[in-house]
Parts: sequence; structure tokens; C-alpha cells
Amino acid sequence: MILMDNVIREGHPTLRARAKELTFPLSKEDKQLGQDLMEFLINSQDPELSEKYDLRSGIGIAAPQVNESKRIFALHLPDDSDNPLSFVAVNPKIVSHSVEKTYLTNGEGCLSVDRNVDGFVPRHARITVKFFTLDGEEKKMRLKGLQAILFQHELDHLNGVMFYDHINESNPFAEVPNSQPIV
Ligand SMILES: CNC(=O)c1cccc(C)c1Nc1nc(N2CCN(c3ccccc3Cl)CC2)nc(N2CSC[C@H]2C(=O)NC)n1
Ligand code: NI
Repeated sequence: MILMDNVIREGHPTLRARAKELTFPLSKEDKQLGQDLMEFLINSQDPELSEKYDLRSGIGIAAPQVNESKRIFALHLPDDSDNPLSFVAVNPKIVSHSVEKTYLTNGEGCLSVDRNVDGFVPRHARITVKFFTLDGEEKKMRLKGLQAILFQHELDHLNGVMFYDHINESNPFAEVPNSQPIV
């Protein structure tokens, strides 16, 4: 199982590399990696397990964060949230996006960043995405709100982009034009 010791932190070069596409059918190792990423998120959101294994809670994690430079990530929004979402995405892409932007008014956190980086992280408000499941099935879906933010945060990790790269340097809380914030 993935533990926090397996999560690389900012400064590690893999976080700034472009991850490689996977080929199908996936190797046993790559399938296991996808399952391990999802298992980590579920464990991290469980009060007992996160306490027992000292896990930081997350709703998304990308393979580069465990030093595997491969285009695969897992998202897991708790079932009790008003918009549950749970999948492992292989070779994910944004095929189209809104002009309108969105951002979390509380900012973003990242398992690979052991500090608070304040500021709005502007992202596309609505996105149409494509990805493959671990079994090689192609999926296409439209995401908005927190689901869209989450997908973009994890896709950034596959391209060596960190959330704070998007924060306005001169004024982290500058108004984001044409945006609908999420409180
Ligand atoms: C600096 N201010 C902040 O971090 C921040 C501060 C307040 C609110 C938000 C909304 C913030 N922002 C933010 N909060 C989260 N969590 C909220 C708590 N939650 C969680 C915690 C415990 C159990 C179960 C769960 Cl579910 C885990 C996830 N996660 C992300 N991100 C950015 S996209 C990838 C995702 C991620 O998984 N990061 C590790 N951002
Ligand atoms: Ni992150």
C-alpha cells in the first residue's frame, strides 16, 4: 500500500517532468499502480486508517507523486459529498473547456506540498475530458465545479505543473475575470 513515505515532495525532479503515456493492454504493474493510487485516496479519507498509517487526506493523487512518471491518476470524491466521483484515469485529456473560470476560495492543497500556499488557483469552470479505464475502456465526460478543479489539478501533475504555478504572483487573491468561485 502507498504511504506518505512513498509520496515525493516539491523539489523532486519527477514532479516537474512530463509523464509518459501508457500502452494497452496495461502491464500487471501499471494496473496495480492504478489500484494502489485509488486505495491510497480511500484509506486517506478513512478516519481510522489515516490515523493508523499517518496519511494526509486527499481527493486526488497522480502517479508522478509516488515517483512513477506515467500518465495515470486517481480521483475519489467521498460518496457522501453532493457530487461523488471516483475513477482511475489513464492517458487523460481535456478535449474542450469553457471560457469561464472557477477557483476554490480556500485555495488548493497538494500531497506533495508540505506548506500552505495561499491564493486563488484559476481553472476552467467546465471541461470535457477523455481517458481510459484500467481495462482499456475509453470514457468521455463533462465535469464542472470541484470535479473539474480536481481533474485539472491531477492532470497538471502529469505535465509537471504545480497548483501554485497558476496563482497570481503580484496579488494571490486578485479577482479572477469571468469566474464563478467555489466556497
Ligand atoms: C490551502 N487550502 C486548502 O487546501 C483548503 C482549505 C479548506 C478547504 C479546501 C477545499 C481547501 N483546498 C483543498 N482541500 C482539499 N481537501 C479537503 C479536505 N479533504 C479531506 C480531509 C479529511 C477527510 C476527508 C477529506 Cl476528503 C481532502 C481534500 N483538497 C484540495 N485539493 C486541491 S485539488 C486536489 C485536492 C487534494 O486532494 N489535495 C490534497 N484542496
Ligand atoms: Ni497535487
